[in-house]
Amino acid sequence: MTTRIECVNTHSQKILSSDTCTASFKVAILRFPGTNCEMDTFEAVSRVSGLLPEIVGHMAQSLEPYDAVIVPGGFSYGDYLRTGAIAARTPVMKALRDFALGGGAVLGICNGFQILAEAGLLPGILLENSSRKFICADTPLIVEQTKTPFTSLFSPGSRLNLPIAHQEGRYYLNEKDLALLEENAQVVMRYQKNPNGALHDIAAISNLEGNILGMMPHPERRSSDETGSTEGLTIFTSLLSSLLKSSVPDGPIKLR
Ligand SMILES: NC(=O)CC[C@H](N)C(=O)O
Repeated sequence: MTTRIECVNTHSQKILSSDTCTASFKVAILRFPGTNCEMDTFEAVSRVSGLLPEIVGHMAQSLEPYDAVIVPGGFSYGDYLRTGAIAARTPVMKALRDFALGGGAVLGICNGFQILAEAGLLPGILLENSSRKFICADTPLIVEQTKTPFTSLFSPGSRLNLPIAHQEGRYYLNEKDLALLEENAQVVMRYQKNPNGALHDIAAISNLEGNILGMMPHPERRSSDETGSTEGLTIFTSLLSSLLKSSVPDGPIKLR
């Protein structure tokens, strides 16, 4: 069965003609013990018709049925040991590795970013904020890279405000690899005003291929008018647009 998709961006402009939108894509939202942003993420994804969110537990053995995977925020395993470290060693992460290395679109939000870094799917690590305090605040950002499936509908250099809510968000990478990260244009978003001491004001990065994105700010918390703005929704409409483009034979984007 095909689903007719109304595909709009945050300014209610049509992204793609609905005539070409004849697919629907399954998005896995991973849940670990201690995850707490999965339902907000589910709600945000379900606002984009054409994306079908599903919660997937940490014991899942395969992510084959899905077109994209989101690792949401929270306090997986109580942030014990190092935040994200225990979740990174659960069965579903083996499946996520296969999915990601096969070119699948993967987004880690906040604790999700910490988990992806701990799993070695993204370079670097998130350390405790320089203030040593939990920071919950709206944060102005600049989107630098639009090559990822989650930022494809932004214009490079566009500005947006998204909330952060973390104790361990200070991005760190050794000097040599940080230079490479910059050279390879893997910095996807920077803070306009650094809230946590992250190196080079880094708020979001991708892997070299661009299919895996980790971001500390929470787009799902700005995805409906009730949450104050819909600025974050472009992350999810970008995903739909990229999946549609990748489903066209010989199209411009190749996901898996
Ligand atoms: N919002 C979240 O995902 C919390 C992130 C994390 N566990 C921290 O406090 O650093």
